[in-house]
Amino acid sequence: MTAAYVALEGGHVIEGRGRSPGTARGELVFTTAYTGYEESLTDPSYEEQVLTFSYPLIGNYGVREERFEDDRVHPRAVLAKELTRDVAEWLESEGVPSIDHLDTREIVIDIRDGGAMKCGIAVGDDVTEEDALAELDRCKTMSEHTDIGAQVSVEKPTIHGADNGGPDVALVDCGAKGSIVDSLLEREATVHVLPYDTSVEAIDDIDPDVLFISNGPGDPTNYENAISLVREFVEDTPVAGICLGQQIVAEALEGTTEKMTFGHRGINQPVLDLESGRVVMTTQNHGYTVADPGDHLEITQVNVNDDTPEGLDGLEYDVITRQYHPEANPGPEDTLDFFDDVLGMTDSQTTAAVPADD
Ligand SMILES: NC(=O)CC[C@H](N)C(=O)O
Repeated sequence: MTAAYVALEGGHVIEGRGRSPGTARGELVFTTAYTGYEESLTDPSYEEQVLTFSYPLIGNYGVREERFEDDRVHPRAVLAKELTRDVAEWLESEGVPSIDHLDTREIVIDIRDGGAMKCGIAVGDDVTEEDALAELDRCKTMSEHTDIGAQVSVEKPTIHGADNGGPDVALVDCGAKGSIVDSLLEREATVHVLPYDTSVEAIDDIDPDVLFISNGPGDPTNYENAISLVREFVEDTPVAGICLGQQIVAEALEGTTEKMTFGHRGINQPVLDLESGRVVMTTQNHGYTVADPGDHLEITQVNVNDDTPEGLDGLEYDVITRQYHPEANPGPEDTLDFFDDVLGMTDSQTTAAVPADD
């Protein structure tokens, strides 16, 4: 059996069964999602993290490229109770170490008690506990990855749906999930996917109907360029954001963000809409949250479990954001109408809304 070690912050080392070899380090987090492992493993927001699945069997419906959110696996390593051979072989082909036969209940309790923490991973025929501890030693916090956007963003602008004839959306790609682009294209928008460090002039040239800030990994305060783009355009252009995008919008408009203890990662996070009183089930993957929306944004939706802000609206500007993932890949499809609301902010909106249960 291939040796496999997880070294947790503080120095405690856990042993499991190696399923794909390699050494790695990252912030140790867990997701409670019981489906959607293909989408989660290709979600750029997991960059520099080690993902623990709390659901005990991962891989039982195979690995299908059409479910991928990006062209590579983003977590640095994967931990589970049981991984199928399909998933283990996929991770091996991607060079991502994985370990199973772990007591993931114990790992989840450690993370809930201690918070998301650094960890080191070593998997291979000749690895030792010391190799995992050496990785732990070199592990940075998420905030210390100050230019993480460069690891996940497009390098050059790309245009999707140029012939759609609908509104032009400038999507600042801080690690965008593919299904965010798809959700906009389904509504006949033209989507300009732009590098995370794109310039004001490049956006001026597009003259977009909406400026959209994507999801993405790491600490929102490290995305200085995206923060300044929101400040630059918000007076004249509607602004939308998902997850990291909500946090960046808050930072731009005199709000603040903070790190949560262990975050929200799963597909059954209940969210209350304050105006309608309706509760929806949502897909989530975040470790930071808006602490204070400031004086230019109001909280429109909150998490039923802990009251954290899940939706923001601009008070004097056209702004709507969500902390969860309304594109619902994976996940319950209660929230797809967010994209209708985003395109509804544009003057040039010409397309009919797509029903949420399509
Ligand atoms: N999915 C995301 O966009 C994550 C946002 C941010 N990196 C966080 O962890 O809170």
